[in-house]
Amino acid sequence: MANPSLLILAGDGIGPEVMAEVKKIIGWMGAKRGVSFDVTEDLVGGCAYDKHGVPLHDDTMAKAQEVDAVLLGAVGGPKYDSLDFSVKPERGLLRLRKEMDLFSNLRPAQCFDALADFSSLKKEVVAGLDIVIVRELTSGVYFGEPRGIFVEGNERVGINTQRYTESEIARVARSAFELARKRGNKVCSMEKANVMESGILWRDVVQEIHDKEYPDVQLSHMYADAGAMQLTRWPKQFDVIVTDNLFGDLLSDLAAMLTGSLGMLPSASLGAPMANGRPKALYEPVHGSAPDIAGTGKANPIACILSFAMALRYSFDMGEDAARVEAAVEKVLADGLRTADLMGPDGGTPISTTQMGDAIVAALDASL
Ligand SMILES: NC(=O)c1ccc[n+]([C@@H]2O[C@H](COP(=O)([O-])OP(=O)(O)OC[C@H]3O[C@@H](n4cnc5c(N)ncnc54)[C@H](O)[C@@H]3O)[C@@H](O)[C@H]2O)c1
Ligand SMILES: CC(C)[C@H](C(=O)O)[C@@H](O)C(=O)O
Ligand SMILES: [Mg+2]
Repeated sequence: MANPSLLILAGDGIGPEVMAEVKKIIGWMGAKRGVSFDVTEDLVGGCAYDKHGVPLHDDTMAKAQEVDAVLLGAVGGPKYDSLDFSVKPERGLLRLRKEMDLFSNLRPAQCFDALADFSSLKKEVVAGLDIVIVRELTSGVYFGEPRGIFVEGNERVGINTQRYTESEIARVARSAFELARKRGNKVCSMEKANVMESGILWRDVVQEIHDKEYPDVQLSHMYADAGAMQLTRWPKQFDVIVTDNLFGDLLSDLAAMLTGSLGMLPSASLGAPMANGRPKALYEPVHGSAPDIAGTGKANPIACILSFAMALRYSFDMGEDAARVEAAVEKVLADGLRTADLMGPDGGTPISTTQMGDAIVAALDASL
């Protein structure tokens, strides 16, 4: 049988730095677990713009459609701030999500014991936290029409449209219910049904799918602003949160800070099954290109490494190896190894991106 295939799009800023550490784990899988991946690399974001004048070349898009899974680092940076909106680095990522139809974005927020003291919230609030935000990723205000900046009378008006069809809501709701059945069997759906028609429809459809297909799962509804408050007040009340594209973007950054750092949060963006039964899939850390620390060796590679662990679990059915990678991360943190983003105010000596990757590989070796 052919090796599983991966397209690596490391992107900009710290993207290539954290992805270099993932490549070590991919190498380790081949050398020590006998699982070799066929890896292709290409450009996305600002680096693709520099070479091709677009943030995602059509050939790269075609490759992404063919492989078993895409691994992405991060895109963007101040160098590209003044570019026309249509060719900004972020458009490359949005095109991948849209054209691969990756409607279900799983963003787990898990607090590792060793980091419970480090969160900006009290230890008892975050210790043992294990929740997943399921963010709708291909629709809503990110893609709705009409959109643009128009002139009305003597002033400009900026327009974006929040738009959801029933089927778009239904499919992401199903993915949240399916996930909940494998976990704590609880889903909380978040919208703003008090002010938005799209929120009313969202609530209705989630409830209908629940009643018809998943009555065994416990379902609750919350306004997204109250949800943000509850996430900081008592996040352990949640198991799976399902929400739209924009609220999911905001709530997942918030959830990241419960775990200690944006540098810890992985994600999986999943679509419909392909002919080989694997879902269309892209895996990326939740964080961005972190221009403030790019090139300094300070980036935490754990979010990107845990995203690869998600690829092992969701694309390749290698749950045991995924758990092995997660355990290796837990081990290095328990040993007190920290990148700069995980240092408390009382200091200590941080290790570099490369040292963190090497330590995780050493922990993987020790696990054999
Ligand atoms: N998926 C993506 O590619 C993605 C996601 C978010 C933002 N962005 C882009 O990244 C650029 C910068 O955006 P931003 O500054 O708002 O968000 P960011 O996530 O890049 O950085 C926010 C803060 O978190 C820190 N941080 C992020 N990841 C880290 C890591 N792995 N290790 C240590 N510290 C880390 C950064 O140093 C910064 O202080 C923008 O162009 C934005 O559009 C891209
Ligand atoms: C870079 C940007 C397009 C992206 C988003 O808004 O979805 C990012 O913030 C994310 O969370 O993945
Ligand atoms: Mg975001």
